[in-house]
Amino acid sequence: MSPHRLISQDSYDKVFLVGASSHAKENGYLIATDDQDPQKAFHECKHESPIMATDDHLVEFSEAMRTVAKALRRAAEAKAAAQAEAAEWKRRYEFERASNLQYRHEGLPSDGGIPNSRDGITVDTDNSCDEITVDNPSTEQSERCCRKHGICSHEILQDEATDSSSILTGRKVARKASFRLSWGCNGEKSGQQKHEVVSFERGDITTAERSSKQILLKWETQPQTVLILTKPNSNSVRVLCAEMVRWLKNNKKIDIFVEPRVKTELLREASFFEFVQSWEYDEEIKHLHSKVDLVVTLGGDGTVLWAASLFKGPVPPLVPFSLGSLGFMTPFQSENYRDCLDMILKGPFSITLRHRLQCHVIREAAKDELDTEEPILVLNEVTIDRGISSYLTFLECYCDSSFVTCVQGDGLILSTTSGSTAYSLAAGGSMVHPQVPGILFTPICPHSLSFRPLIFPEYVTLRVQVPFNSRGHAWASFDGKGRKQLAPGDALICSMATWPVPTACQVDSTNDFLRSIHEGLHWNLRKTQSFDGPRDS
Ligand SMILES: NC(=O)c1ccc[n+]([C@@H]2O[C@H](COP(=O)([O-])OP(=O)(O)OC[C@H]3O[C@@H](n4cnc5c(N)ncnc54)[C@H](O)[C@@H]3O)[C@@H](O)[C@H]2O)c1
Ligand SMILES: Nc1ncnc2c1ncn2[C@@H]1O[C@H](COP(=O)(O)OP(=O)(O)OP(=O)(O)O)[C@@H](O)[C@H]1O
Repeated sequence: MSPHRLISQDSYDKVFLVGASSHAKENGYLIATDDQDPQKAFHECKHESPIMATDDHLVEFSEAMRTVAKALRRAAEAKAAAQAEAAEWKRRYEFERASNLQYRHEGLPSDGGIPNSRDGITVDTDNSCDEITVDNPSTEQSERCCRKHGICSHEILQDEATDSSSILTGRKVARKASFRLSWGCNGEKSGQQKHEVVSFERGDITTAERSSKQILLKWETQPQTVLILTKPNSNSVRVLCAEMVRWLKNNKKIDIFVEPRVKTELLREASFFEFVQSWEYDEEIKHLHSKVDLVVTLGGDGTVLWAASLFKGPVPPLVPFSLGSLGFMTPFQSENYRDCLDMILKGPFSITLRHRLQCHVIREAAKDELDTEEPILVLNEVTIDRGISSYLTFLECYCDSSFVTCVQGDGLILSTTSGSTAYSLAAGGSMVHPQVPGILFTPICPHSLSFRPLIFPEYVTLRVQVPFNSRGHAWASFDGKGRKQLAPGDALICSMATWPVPTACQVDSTNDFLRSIHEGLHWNLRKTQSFDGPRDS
């Protein structure tokens, strides 16, 4: 049957639905076939004897429309679920392929997960451990397998038939039922591929390892190349950059990379800077991670975000100097740059592995699974908001295959824990230590009395869909940049990225975080209550 259009029009404040021999009729409604002009068809019909419609027709019509809308929504959901699954499998495949390649070329990194800086730092997004203890004969095999599957195995304690202390004391102890807790590998359903991650002894559950510890970076070979990234249009930054380049070359024999704009600025200043390297085409940025040992940023948090955005894969360790106003992620003071760089170049130093989110926009109009846009990595957050539209955003949200909620308000923020102190904080989200692996789900001005922000574990895939019955379009922006319009039917899929941003700490992850929230945000600042006054006797 050829496609057709429904005709309806208010006439003298009444709706007339016309039965006409020259027009196809379906469910009592007049249908204009595609080869007819609907306007013309309507006028033709108007001149035929009209039959006054009853309210029943309207009810029937709206029910039919509702059924159609429901069916469309179901189809879109099924499609988006399939796309989400495909994206997730693609991500896992790429991760596994990258790790396999790494083993083949270099063997296992000797420091328990931190390969040398030339390859950047990869983190096991499911559960990263910096030490592994496996007391069983297949240690090597198990370790390799765990790394391959992104899950670390832990010491598995034998379930002993008799309690050694009871043998000593001669007491008889009732034997508790034994059990084993395990995590699946890459969604494997069969028990064969499962790894024990929680040890048990006499029925008491204990975790031998927790996912994140303070990580130290220790150079095994001397760093030789530094990339300096600077905030544009700042005189103080320009002056410091020139001074730092000179110092690094003369005192540390370091090779320097800068952005083309900065190279031009340096050359304008003196021909001494001829040795500084840069790039001509954006394509070359893809290979930067394999050329530089360290990235130095001179600016504020925006410059750290900018630096992270240049690396779509592995990121070399980043040393952020503060030349902005807030500097939440920039713990190093520019006045002390010599001492700081001395300390960093010598090592070891603490790093914070700042997790990133990988975002995929999936268009309703995409022809197939492969027809997706390039993924975008964010260090702070991806925001889906109403942009210039004056309507409420209407967003359907799913976590893996479970429905989470519909957001009706100004929008939604999916944030990393590093981003928890940025836009998400302003929208009422909790502040989370950057080393906690999780995804924050924070609504922006929800028009509901009971919408509290959520924090999801790091292994989930979130999907935010603009439903077909949304009144307006939505807009996605990535770390506050690069807006993309999302039409009804489009979806954004978001999961934890494989490549974190390793940032050098002044002291350590926790100390730096607490100092930032105290000094940067004046967290919980209150005058201390005086001692004199009523008190418990
Ligand atoms: N209402 C808001 O608070 C709001 C609105 C839009 C964007 N933002 C944030 O701005 C970020 C982009 O930063 P920009 O510098 O390019 O834009 P910008 O110049 O507009 O600066 C935004 C402010 O956010 C601060 N900031 C950025 N990342 C932070 C973090 N992780 N923790 C604490 N503070 C942080 C910056 O220091 C700066 O003061 C976005 O990722 C978003 O988080 C916040
Ligand atoms: N190398 C760069 N090239 C292009 N844009 C950059 C670069 N570095 C920073 N930016 C952009 O410049 C803007 C301001 O940078 P940044 O936030 O570092 O400085 P600031 O605003 O002075 O600091 P603060 O955010 O602490 O007040 C940001 O939006 C950032 O994305």
